[in-house]
Amino acid sequence: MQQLVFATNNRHKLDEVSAKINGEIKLLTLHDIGCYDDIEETGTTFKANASIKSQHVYSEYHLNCFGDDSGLEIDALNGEPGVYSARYAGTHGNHAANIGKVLENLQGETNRKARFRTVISLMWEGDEYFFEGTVEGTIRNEIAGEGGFGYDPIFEPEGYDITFAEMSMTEKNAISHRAKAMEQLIAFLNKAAG
Ligand SMILES: O=P(O)(O)OP(=O)(O)OP(=O)(O)OC[C@H]1O[C@@H](n2cnc3c(O)ncnc32)[C@H](O)[C@@H]1O
Ligand SMILES: [Mg+2]
Repeated sequence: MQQLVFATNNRHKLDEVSAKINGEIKLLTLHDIGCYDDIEETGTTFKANASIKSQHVYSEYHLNCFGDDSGLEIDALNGEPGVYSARYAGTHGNHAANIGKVLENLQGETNRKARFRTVISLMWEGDEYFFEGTVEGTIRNEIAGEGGFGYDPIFEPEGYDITFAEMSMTEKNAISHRAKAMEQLIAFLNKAAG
């Protein structure tokens, strides 16, 4: 079975991706390979930051690996929070504060259009490949739901009347940005591995 490191420190991403991979590939975490580094995301695009994560693991450990950089793009906020999604309100990973800042910035705004975007960088046998996924939706006025992570409680995907946080992981994994990018990665690996 193919082994692949997922260069993330986000437990929720890992759970989503594990469920998606469904035993087809043996997924290793950063901790599995003894990596406790704080990989700094200094890029200004999802692609650059995804690359920083996978390149770090590849250059230090010489293992096949991938990293994902992702975030929420809100049209009325000129694409913010974008690459700064994890630290929009200042502290990295303070999801409640990040949501609070989005709702405040959107107060009175009628254009609620937004999308989640994921870019994956895969380092495979020494070469780099990119995969991308998006999901369109709207930003609610209030939070709803307990599931998921990050901005899920305020994001209602197009064609649904519930938020990502009100969906089961299986439901979110059928339509999400990350799931779409992962489906391409899995198809690539199925071909590459023969
Ligand atoms: O860098 P790693 O270690 O992978 O984990 P992270 O949480 O820092 O992840 P990112 O740098 O890619 O930042 C993405 C942020 O965008 C938001 N985000 C990304 N995907 C999301 C999703 O599926 N649902 C809700 N919010 C999401 C959330 O705030 C994340 O913290
Ligand atoms: Mg990050």
